[in-house]
Amino acid sequence: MFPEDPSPRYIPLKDGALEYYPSFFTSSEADSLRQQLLEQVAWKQESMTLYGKVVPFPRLMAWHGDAGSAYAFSGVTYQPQPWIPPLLEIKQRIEPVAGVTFNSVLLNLYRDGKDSMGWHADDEPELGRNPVIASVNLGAARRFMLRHRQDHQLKYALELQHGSLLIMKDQLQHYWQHQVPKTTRPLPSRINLTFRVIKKGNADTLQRKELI
Ligand SMILES: O=C(O)CCC(=O)C(=O)O
Ligand SMILES: [Fe+2]
Repeated sequence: MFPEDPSPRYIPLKDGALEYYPSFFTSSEADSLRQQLLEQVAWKQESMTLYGKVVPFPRLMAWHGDAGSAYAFSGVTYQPQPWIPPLLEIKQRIEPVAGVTFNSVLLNLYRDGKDSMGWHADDEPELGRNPVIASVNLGAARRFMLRHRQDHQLKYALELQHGSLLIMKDQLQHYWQHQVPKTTRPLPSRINLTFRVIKKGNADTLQRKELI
């Protein structure tokens, strides 16, 4: 638990680093951004085919970004939705801290504690080597867990709270995986935004791995 401590926490890990800003947005800013995103984003439940069965993802999703940063997902190419004011507001606030200009954002809405995301790394080639990914959290605090790919005993977990910013960088995506596990605690919804830079060039699409 991180009570009202707005100061950033630099978390060095073996082969990677995290930077955590527990109260990057004030709680009233975070409340307002959360409400605007709940209302203005066209949240969708996508599905994937797993062993011949259509399995819905246990969360709702959306993709916004610069025109041209399309991404392919479960065999379908999605054009990003255009930027909307609450996303631009967040993007402008986080870019000076992240030190990069993002061209897209993946949005996930965890409706309650049963919604989740399984172990994965954001290591698609279109994100380039050692990508900087900025993760903004609005709503229920959820446990974000990391494990080293070569040694699953090497773990780290933190509770991402309302209004927080987590920056993942250096070699983190190469050496570590992360997940948001289900919880039986009755929780309100949570929005997570991961701002990314999709490299243009050979491929204009982000091939997002199918992950439950
Ligand atoms: O919801 C989170 O905190 C993580 C989301 C995530 O890992 C992703 O979108 O790749
Ligand atoms: Fe991720």
